Amino acid sequence: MTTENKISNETSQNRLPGLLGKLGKMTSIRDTEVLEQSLLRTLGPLLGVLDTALYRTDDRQALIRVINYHRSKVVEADGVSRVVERIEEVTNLAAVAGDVIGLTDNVRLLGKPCTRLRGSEVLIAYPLYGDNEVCGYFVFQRDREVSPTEDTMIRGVLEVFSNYYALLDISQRDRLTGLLNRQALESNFDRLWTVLAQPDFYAERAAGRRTTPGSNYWLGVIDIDSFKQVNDTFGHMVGDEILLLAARLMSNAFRSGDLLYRYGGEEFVAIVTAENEAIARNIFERVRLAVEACTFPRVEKLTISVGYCQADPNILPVEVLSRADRSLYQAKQDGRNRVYEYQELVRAGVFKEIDANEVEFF
Ligand SMILES: Nc1nc2c(ncn2[C@@H]2O[C@H](COP(=O)(O)OP(=O)(O)OP(=O)(O)O)[C@@H](O)[C@H]2O)c(=O)[nH]1
Repeated sequence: MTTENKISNETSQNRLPGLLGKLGKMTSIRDTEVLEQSLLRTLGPLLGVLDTALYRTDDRQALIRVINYHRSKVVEADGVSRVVERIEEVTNLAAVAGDVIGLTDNVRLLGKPCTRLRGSEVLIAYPLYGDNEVCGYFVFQRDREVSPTEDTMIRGVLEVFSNYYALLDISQRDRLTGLLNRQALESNFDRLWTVLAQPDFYAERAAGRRTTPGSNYWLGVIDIDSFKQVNDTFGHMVGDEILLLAARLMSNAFRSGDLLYRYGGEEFVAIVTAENEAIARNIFERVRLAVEACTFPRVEKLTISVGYCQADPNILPVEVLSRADRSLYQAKQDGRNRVYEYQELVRAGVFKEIDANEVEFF
């Protein structure tokens, strides 16, 4: 054995107990988002880097979000130093660096880790797999390439992560449509609201000005119209097929970064980003029109109604849902196949603004 191999073997053996402990911690986590953060927390220190990032793609392999993890050492007034960490999730992808896009494209095409020079350092990206397809990238920057030992370690950790992520993901997915389920929405509300409340650093940098936290997010409740009739006329199995087709259609009509959940039965919840009310309306109208324009098997014509409102981080999620749901109810009352926005209905005097104490669960 060469001296170099011996040293790197010893180093990897020294790292083994720490690595196993971290993997143990990682797999005790029950939430897919926290698991992603934990992956970065595990690999960053093992590779001796302060910044790591996870790039996530959708099933069309388009980038949907980035999780950046940063560690720094802060020296307190009493001289004691401690490590501080910062995790930020970015959904506005306009500001993702061009060299990262180019590098991750290479990783996807070649199906293996790739590197690229960035100044005097090396930018390194590893593929993340889900269902045998690339579903994201682990990216970091360092002053040197990875050693064979480090390479084995990274691949091993990423494999454990992907397998465990897939298991967790199954429990957050609706079995019929494959969309995120109600449990996923409810368990993600806290995290989602924290993200909404943070100023979007990347959006601000791109816009060159401060943006209002949460002002870009809208929540819509979508319900298929007169679905009982579909079941009553064609049977439950046809009903299931129609639900699946409608879900696919809607999912394709939203943009890749938008979130669509099957909330229950023939009811869906979408969380979308849009700079203002007019853009949000366009998105929901586009989804409504996509369903209206489709000819479904047997049933032929189908429509949806939508109620939506701003996902204001200062308002409890349950109240935001309630506002969208009341708007949806009004759309149904007024004849279905329409999109209503909450504030618009308040302005029109259709109903008064919900008092926080009047919130109803639905
Ligand atoms: N096939 C099928 N039907 C479902 C599923 N979940 C809910 N449904 C049916 O969806 C129908 C919903 O009916 P209603 O709540 O009366 O509403 P609707 O007929 O859509 O009428 P509006 O909402 O007022 O337009 C019921 O018949 C449910 O049985 C499912 O997973 N598969």
